[in-house]
Amino acid sequence: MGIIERIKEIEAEMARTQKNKATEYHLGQLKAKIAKLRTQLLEPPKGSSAGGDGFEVTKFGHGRVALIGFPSVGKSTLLTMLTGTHSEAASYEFTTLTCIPGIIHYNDTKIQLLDLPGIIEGASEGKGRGRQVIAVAKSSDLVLMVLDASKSEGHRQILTRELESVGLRLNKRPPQIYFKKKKTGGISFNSTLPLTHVDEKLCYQILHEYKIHNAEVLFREDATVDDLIDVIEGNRKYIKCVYVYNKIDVIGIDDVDKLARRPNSVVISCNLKLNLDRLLSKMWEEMGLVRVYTKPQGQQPDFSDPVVLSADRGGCTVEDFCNHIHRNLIKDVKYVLVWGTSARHYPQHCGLGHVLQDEDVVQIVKKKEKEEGGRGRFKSHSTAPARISDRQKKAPLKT
Ligand SMILES: Nc1nc2c(ncn2[C@@H]2O[C@H](COP(=O)(O)OP(=O)(O)OP(=O)(O)O)[C@@H](O)[C@H]2O)c(=O)[nH]1
Ligand SMILES: [K+]
Ligand SMILES: [Mg+2]
Repeated sequence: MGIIERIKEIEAEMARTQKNKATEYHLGQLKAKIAKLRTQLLEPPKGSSAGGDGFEVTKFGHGRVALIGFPSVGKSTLLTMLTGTHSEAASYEFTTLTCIPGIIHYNDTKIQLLDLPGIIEGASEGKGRGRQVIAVAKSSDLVLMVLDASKSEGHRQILTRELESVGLRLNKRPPQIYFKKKKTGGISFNSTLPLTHVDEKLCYQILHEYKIHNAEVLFREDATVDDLIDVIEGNRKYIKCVYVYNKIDVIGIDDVDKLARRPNSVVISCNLKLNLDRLLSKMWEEMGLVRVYTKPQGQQPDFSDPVVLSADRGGCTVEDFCNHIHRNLIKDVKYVLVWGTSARHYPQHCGLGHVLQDEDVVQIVKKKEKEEGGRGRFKSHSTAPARISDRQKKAPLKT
């Protein structure tokens, strides 16, 4: 029997089993069995070279965004509108057969946008090009789930399920469960709060299913069995997702209003060029990019050429900033001067651990160099506005 058939069989057994206290342990075990099989499903078949006929596209720019959706929802039309790169669009399904990259220029940053073939229910099990598409989604920093506003709301759930079954978690943070395998000592199970979904026995059973007999488990939130399995599997990918309802030109205003109020959702029309600005600003917000401008001593910063950092990827500390400029820079840095929202006064003397924020300005003071402006001299500037706005960018910064 193939892996997919075995998953189907266990799913059928779960559907047959009544949910109550007595069956709770058994159901938990079945969930773990399915999770293990799904992980097997993701491993490339023996003998095949990793990747192979995937849609590998070289990463480019400061972040990667993938367009995921059913066929003919308007993904290619959207790519063409936002990036200027032409991607064939047509009224028939599966017009796009591969991965087509474009670049969005926004806020002085470059964001790679990927158009992909449409996926269908069963994609995670290999239907259509689902597996390759999902692999690209996993390599992205943000997923734009493109939906046809005139079609069933069920599409959003089906797609979410497809992505979940291959280990993608949309708009979720990792469960607050500490888990560490040990060599000896048995299983230690603890929690910092009362648990309502998982008890010690259930946890033991799940670990047993994974043949783990020595481990430390600490629940820091009232997590579920699924959360515990995610932590044990350890290969989940937590990605932000914006739901993009396209084609609002063909539905009534009341329906548009309802969709627009859904969480993490943006309504657009490619045909009428409606709300594309809002989509871009939402995308930017969700990516959490942090632009930092370098200010050479005695000169104005170049506001058109930021160093771009990210809290989720690589971090936003002064150290991350320095490493971004040059990997050997860090050993020469004495401290830095910071202007912007992360600074308490202007400029603030900061160490390597200081966390920078979007649009901060940084001047690096090296160990041998002598800075122009001393700490005391700038205390009087503490009333300066908390953000380097466009207006301020035009005004000179001292030091
Ligand atoms: N009414 C309306 N039609 C649109 C809109 N955007 C795209 N379309 C149409 O929807 C159809 C499908 O568009 P595509 O861009 O090819 O869709 P896709 O999601 O890339 O499709 P596949 O590559 O086949 O998965 C085309 O006929 C487009 O003209 C829109 O905002 N409103
Ligand atoms: K199409
Ligand atoms: Mg397309």
